[in-house]
Amino acid sequence: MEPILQTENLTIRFGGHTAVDHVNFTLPPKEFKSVIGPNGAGKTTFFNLISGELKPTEGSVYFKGRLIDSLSPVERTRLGLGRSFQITNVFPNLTVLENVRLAVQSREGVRYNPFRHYSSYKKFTEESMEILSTVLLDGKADAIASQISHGEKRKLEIAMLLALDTEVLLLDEPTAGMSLEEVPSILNVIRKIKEGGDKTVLLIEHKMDMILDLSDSIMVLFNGQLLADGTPEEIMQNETVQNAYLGGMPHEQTAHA
Ligand SMILES: Nc1ncnc2c1ncn2[C@@H]1O[C@H](COP(=O)(O)OP(=O)(O)OP(=O)(O)O)[C@@H](O)[C@H]1O
Repeated sequence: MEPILQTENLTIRFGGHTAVDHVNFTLPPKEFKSVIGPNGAGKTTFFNLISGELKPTEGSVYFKGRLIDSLSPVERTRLGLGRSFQITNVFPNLTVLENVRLAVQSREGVRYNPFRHYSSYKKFTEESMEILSTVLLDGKADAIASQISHGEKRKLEIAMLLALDTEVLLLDEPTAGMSLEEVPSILNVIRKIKEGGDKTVLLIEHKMDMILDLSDSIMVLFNGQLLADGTPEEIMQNETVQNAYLGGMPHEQTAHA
């Protein structure tokens, strides 16, 4: 099966420091892959290269076999490769539902027209409510976007990605900054997306229990290099990974070094 996402010798140097170092990776469609590695291993930089926020010093990114190195983050999102925090078009003064509906409409190329009959927007509203239900935010449909909690904002960002029909979701530490009470809910959202079966997900997380619960495969970055890539079982048993990284902290249930 042709990979939906692929990198070839992907490399970036900041001055003398190589943050991502010749990473060759492939992601089959509909796979759920997590990216782990100690602080500073290059995980977020790797995401920035895939999403187009950063340009590689060397190497390339392919989406569905197409070289996308010259595309901007917005162009990549439009193709179906989206990163959650990249969605900056959340209007703080509109409701949660209105935000998602605008994303659905923009995907369909329909601008708001006050003379259009209400019923023509009905299907957009229905689809938006379905998406809000997937991200467990249907109860907040009428809340003003700026007034929802941090955890709910992360869900709204995921909702916007779904509204844009994103095929590959890049989720960079979705639980970061969340209160303990909020974590199970976002975990449920991500699990629902996985169970939906039609999305490909690349997830950076430090919570090892969450990674083991969700992932079809795990890639390990260490000093910018791809140390290992395999099933959760293979990664947990991989001696190089254990020595380099996991070995020191078996009891803390965290992917932090
Ligand atoms: N714009 C930049 N300029 C210079 N150095 C950078 C830049 N961005 C990242 N780095 C460096 O690249 C390395 C990798 O950073 P990165 O944030 O990708 O790691 P990470 O694995 O995501 O870490 P964490 O788990 O702490 O989020 C670090 O040493 C970091 O200081």
